[in-house]
Amino acid sequence: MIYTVTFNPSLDYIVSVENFKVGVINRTKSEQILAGGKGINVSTVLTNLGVQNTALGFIAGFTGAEIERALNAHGCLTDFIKIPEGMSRINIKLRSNEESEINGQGPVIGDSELKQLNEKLSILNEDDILVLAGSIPNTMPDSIYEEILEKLENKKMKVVVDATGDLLVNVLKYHPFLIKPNNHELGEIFGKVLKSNDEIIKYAKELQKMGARNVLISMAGDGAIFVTEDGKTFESPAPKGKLVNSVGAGDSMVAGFLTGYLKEGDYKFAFKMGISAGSASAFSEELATEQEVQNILKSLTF
Ligand SMILES: Nc1ncnc2c1ncn2[C@@H]1O[C@H](COP(=O)(O)OP(=O)(O)O)[C@@H](O)[C@H]1O
Ligand SMILES: O=P(O)(O)OC[C@H]1O[C@](O)(COP(=O)(O)O)[C@@H](O)[C@@H]1O
Repeated sequence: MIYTVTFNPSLDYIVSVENFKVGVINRTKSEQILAGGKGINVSTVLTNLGVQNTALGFIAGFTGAEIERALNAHGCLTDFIKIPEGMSRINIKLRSNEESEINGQGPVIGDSELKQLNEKLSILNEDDILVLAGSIPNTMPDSIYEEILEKLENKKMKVVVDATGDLLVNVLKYHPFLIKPNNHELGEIFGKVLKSNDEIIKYAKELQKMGARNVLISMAGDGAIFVTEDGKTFESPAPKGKLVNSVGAGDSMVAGFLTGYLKEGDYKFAFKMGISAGSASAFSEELATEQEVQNILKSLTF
């Protein structure tokens, strides 16, 4: 079973505004409210691709209740821990001439709620895959993913981490099966702006030296690079298509990769599925469906 953990789920309020202007009243052209947060998006796309999984994490208030309801209505299995105070965040995704985002902080997660998560995770074993994805509320230390993995160290399950900065760097010593920073996040870790594929590959390999097994670097409209644990490197431009909504493209890529890996046990196929799912989500209003992913997969020429 795949378990995703989202410390900070969200309702994503995705609004399109023509020629958005600061300091005046703008009116929306279209608007949507979708359950989001990185692990939750991974769960949604895994479900779309027919891969059974359970979404874990913390929810609070009426926004949290709506996140759970929407996921269950979509057919996702959930086992959230309810925080008695505060509310899950609403993240604003503004689509105009440029895409802008405002991501909230999220409710305070207490020690007893964290203990409940650790109890749920203690039943996982080597046949399971654990996906830790997204930011943590700013009331928590950057060592939290590391502390979770320390407790699970002897379980030998595959771990996927999609996080930024120290939250990611701190877990590398536990040898995550897959990490998926984007090119900007990779550069930020090393205090550099990475300008070429060669530079990106060089620093992806640095993360492997620090402990990561497989490193998938997403580059939005520029495609992706994948450096495998067995020393291979795959590079792919992004499939051609019209960008509709890139929210969740990175999470879709993780879900596509895992689906491909579970299906064929082959890294190249997993990479192709990752690219296809990422772009399928970028080319549609909501997250990728199986048919959309298959259509792009068929068009890939490598
Ligand atoms: N504009 C786009 N055109 C085509 N594919 C895209 C586009 N944006 C994202 N994708 C696909 O989704 C993947 C993940 O997107 P990216 O924006 O890099 O992730 P993140 O949201 O984690 O930063 C990319 O590697 C690519 O395959
Ligand atoms: O936890 P973070 O880093 O604040 O990100 C949360 C946001 O990221 C998303 O999961 C989308 O992520 P990606 O576009 O990187 O795939 C949104 O659904 C959510 O609002």
